[in-house]
Amino acid sequence: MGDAIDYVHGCEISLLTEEYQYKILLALTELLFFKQEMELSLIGLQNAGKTSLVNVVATGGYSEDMIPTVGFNMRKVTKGNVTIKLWDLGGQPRFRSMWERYCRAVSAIVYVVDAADHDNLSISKGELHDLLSKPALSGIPLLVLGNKIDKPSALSKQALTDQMDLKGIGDREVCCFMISCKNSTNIDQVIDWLVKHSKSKT
Ligand SMILES: Nc1nc2c(ncn2[C@@H]2O[C@H](COP(=O)(O)OP(=O)(O)OP(=O)(O)O)[C@@H](O)[C@H]2O)c(=O)[nH]1
Ligand SMILES: [Mg+2]
Repeated sequence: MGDAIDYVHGCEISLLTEEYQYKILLALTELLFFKQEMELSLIGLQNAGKTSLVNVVATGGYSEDMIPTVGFNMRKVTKGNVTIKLWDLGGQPRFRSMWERYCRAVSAIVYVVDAADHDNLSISKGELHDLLSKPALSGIPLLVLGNKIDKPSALSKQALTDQMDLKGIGDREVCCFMISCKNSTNIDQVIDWLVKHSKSKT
């Protein structure tokens, strides 16, 4: 009787051990080689193209017919081994006070500018520098995207860098790309940059 119980227990233990061994191996492999996670916030004035960028990165889809974001949207996108949690924030004045809160825990801040909207560039610059002055956000890498370069009136990268005073930002890594969500121009560069910065802040 005693032998039979030992046998059953022995059998259970060895089965569990194998299952756990497999699970532990899988978890370690994922930890070492796969499944990095990052969280980032998309900021910028209304109509800059933040939600369009999320759509292009997530599905490749683009539409002229966009509804302004009310508050924020959260989307998860997987690129290779990296899962990106995107906070897509509303850019209208009434939503700007919540930008800081959604930037605190992120690996990177992505600031989208309509490079063809000359009238609003100084407001965009003011909002960017105001956001970056918050002590809680110091050191978080910044990616500035000049969007809508399919429009003939879009600024060059140099002009955008100057007008947004990007050289004046000294307390963090700053990168700038010129993109078009409409034509999917330079979207691969954006994804590469994001994946390279996917190490969690915490
Ligand atoms: N020509 C052109 N239009 C674009 C491009 N990207 C976005 N748009 C248009 O710009 C408008 C606003 O795009 P959204 O993505 O809704 O802008 P948003 O920054 O999310 O705006 P809010 O949610 O109000 O903050 C839409 O009509 C888009 O079709 C682009 O690369 N080129
Ligand atoms: Mg939006």
